[in-house]
Amino acid sequence: MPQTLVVKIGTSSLTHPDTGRLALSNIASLVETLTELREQHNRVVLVSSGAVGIGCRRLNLPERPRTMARKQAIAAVGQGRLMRIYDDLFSNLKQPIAQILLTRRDLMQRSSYVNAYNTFQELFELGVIPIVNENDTVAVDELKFGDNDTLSALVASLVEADWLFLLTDVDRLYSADPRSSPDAQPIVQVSASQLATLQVEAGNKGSQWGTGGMATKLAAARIATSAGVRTVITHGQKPGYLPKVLQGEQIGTQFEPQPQPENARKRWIAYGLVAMGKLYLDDGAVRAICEGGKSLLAAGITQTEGEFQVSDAVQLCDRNGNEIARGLVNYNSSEIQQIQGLRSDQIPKILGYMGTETVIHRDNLVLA
Ligand SMILES: Nc1ncnc2c1ncn2[C@@H]1O[C@H](COP(=O)(O)OP(=O)(O)O)[C@@H](O)[C@H]1O
Ligand SMILES: N[C@@H](CCC(=O)OP(=O)(O)O)C(=O)O
Repeated sequence: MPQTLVVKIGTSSLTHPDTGRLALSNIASLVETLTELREQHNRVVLVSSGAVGIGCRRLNLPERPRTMARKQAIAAVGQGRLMRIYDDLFSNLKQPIAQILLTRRDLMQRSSYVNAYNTFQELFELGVIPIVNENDTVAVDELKFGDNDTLSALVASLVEADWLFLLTDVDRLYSADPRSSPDAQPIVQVSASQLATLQVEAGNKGSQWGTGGMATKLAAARIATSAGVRTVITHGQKPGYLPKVLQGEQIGTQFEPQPQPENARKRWIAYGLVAMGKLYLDDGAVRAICEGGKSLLAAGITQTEGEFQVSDAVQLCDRNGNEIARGLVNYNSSEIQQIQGLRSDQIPKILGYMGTETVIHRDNLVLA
């Protein structure tokens, strides 16, 4: 049966570690595999890093840039070259491709989120393989995905993928970084409940050209599996593993999806949006939301943090500051400061108008 596959390849698999040179045979082999999977009527998305790494190589820079502006400029050099390489290779196999550059802002507005969804669906119908990267040149710090592992998980959630493959320069996840801990134990299978409490030394540094190490891949696995997407970490030098995994072979580290994923709108609230503030809740409100599936009323709010507008996303925290949920607010921050702790029937007197009864309606609330 045709499936929707999102395949993310990191800089560490696209370039040689020592020289930063393109790993051409590796890329060609990935292109062949993805084309075959497409020809078997699967919907295929490639999320490709490499713009910064390839830009560095083009400009003969010995290491990744540190400043934001330099990184953005180098990504602009590298992205064009990256797409040219893909287009040459895919064109040999007569496989059309498309470039999609996203920023977090594009997934924040419901309308652009839905537009992005529609564009992917049209591309699938046209038999195209979309190639996605972060739009590094325009993304500002607070609105960056920051790494393509997170971006690929959000894309997998957006296109309602069946599988997310995170291809990297190790064959799977280990209990610790196998480079520095030779005794690290391989992790083969992770159930949805194990993932919540999984303890590994994941490192956040990455290889010389990559970013994030395993920490961002684990975070991506959490996002994707909670959206119902089966996630696999495996070696980028062996793209031929992909069809084998689809046929049920136990390769890499496989993360089972959550059995009851959130619906598309709730996934957008949970992962598409950037929280603009925090509301601290009393114990009763925490219980009502976590156990009772109730809406948030002003009475349960003890403290408001940040400046935000109506319909912005905020984090809901318990008295210790632990995030318990996220949601879209019906009042702005200064209004909530005035009505927090009050009964809903007191709101009109304080604000001078009759707003909605709930501060966050349960349809706009997602548990953490
Ligand atoms: N627990 C772990 N298991 C496996 N690899 C790990 C772990 N912790 C850190 N790493 C490191 O993460 C690196 C891959 O991350 P990164 O360089 O960001 O890759 P990519 O460019 O593919 O995103 C590996 O080379 C490995 O050394
Ligand atoms: N957008 C950046 C990707 C940065 C990134 O996440 O890199 P990696 O850790 O190699 O997947 C680029 O194209 O270089």
